[in-house]
Amino acid sequence: MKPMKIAEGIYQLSVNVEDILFEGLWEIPKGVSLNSYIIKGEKTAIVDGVCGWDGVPESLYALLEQMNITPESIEYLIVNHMEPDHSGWIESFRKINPDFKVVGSKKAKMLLDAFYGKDDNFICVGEGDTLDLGKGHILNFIDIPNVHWPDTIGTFDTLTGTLFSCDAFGSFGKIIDDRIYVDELSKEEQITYEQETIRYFSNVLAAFSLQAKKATAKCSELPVKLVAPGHGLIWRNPEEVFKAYSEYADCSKGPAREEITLIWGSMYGMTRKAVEHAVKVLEEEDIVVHVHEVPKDSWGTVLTSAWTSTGIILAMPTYEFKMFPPMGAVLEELGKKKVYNRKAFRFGSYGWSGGAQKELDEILTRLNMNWDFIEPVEFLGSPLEEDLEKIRIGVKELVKQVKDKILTEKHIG
Ligand SMILES: Cc1cc2nc3c(=O)[nH]c(=O)nc-3n(C[C@H](O)[C@H](O)[C@H](O)COP(=O)(O)O)c2cc1C
Repeated sequence: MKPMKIAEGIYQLSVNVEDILFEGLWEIPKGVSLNSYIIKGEKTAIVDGVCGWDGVPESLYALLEQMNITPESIEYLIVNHMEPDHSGWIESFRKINPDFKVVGSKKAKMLLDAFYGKDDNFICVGEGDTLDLGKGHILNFIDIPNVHWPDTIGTFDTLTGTLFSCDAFGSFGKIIDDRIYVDELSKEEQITYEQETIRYFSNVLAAFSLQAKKATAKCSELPVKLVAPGHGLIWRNPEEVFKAYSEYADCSKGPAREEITLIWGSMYGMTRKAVEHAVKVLEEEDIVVHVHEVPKDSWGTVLTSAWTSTGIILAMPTYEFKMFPPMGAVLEELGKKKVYNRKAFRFGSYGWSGGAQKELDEILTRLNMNWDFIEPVEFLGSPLEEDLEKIRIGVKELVKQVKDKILTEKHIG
């Protein structure tokens, strides 16, 4: 990547990261970009730094060099939040330039001291505060807490209408061929990119949907021309990303889209037979379907599909009086990420006593998931014709319920 001018006096410096688990947890098959931004007034500021590992700070210094900016000449580092994927390079940067001032929220100061040692070169900002860099670049700060850390602020350059939004309005997916704007992607690429944005939202921000919704409403009221997030591409049509983020936030409480996610696991193929049957029934229906096998498909991938699905099918056998363990693990994660109010259907095989239902009920209740289930279908060993027929009826009923829910709650409600 090379430095890219995005507005008068504003440059994006991006470093792609691949082959890591984001937050040490989420797979990112299409990588992720860590975006920093330089604002050049009479004084120079850098917004949203980078992580401290894998040579990433060095890549950032190389980009600065290409711009003929020495790290020593940077006066302010604006940390919209202190998560180490943006702040990890502070230690390295301090060694080169001991004098720069960190600009962030009160909570960011606490985290700065805790992560990298006590640092008094700090300017505390919050809602309504401004920082004048000269040449017209007056920065306004807005509080958007918990999108996604509690210390999060947004930085708005009043001269150019650029909103530096940090994790808000971000996405997974690395930057390819220096194309840094969403509208530079082909239609097909935009569809793939939206999936990456949903993956990012559901994996990283889902638990903070309420706060993301509030932040989106707040940012929509600013005269924003460019949305420049800490990850992913820049939006030259801010209303598009505001609309998208508002929809993703709403998916938490449902209804989401006219989609069904079928999550299944099977040890010896008995439940698998019923799954294959259910998939055939779904294929006859006019509805988008995502099918994921656990534990082969990661939590993050399942969550991405479940996030936008109004209907969920769970298919798994009983294992030691409980659910097949990877199903239990995935469900816990869906609950913690607040995948609420879904229409659902479950079926699966057992050998002697069953028991999957008990654990399923316990998880749903404990995590307040409020999923509305059709009568489950459990079968001893291999599914019989009559079991398959019950599954066919259950799947069709779920499709109907999903469509009805969207019609009544989304379009009319
Ligand atoms: C390790 C293990 C534990 C099991 N525990 C139970 C159990 O507690 N209750 C039960 O009814 N069946 C139990 N079973 C039997 C399975 O549920 C049964 O074989 C089922 O048909 C497996 O379906 P699958 O081929 O889709 O994995 C267990 C099987 C295994 C391998």
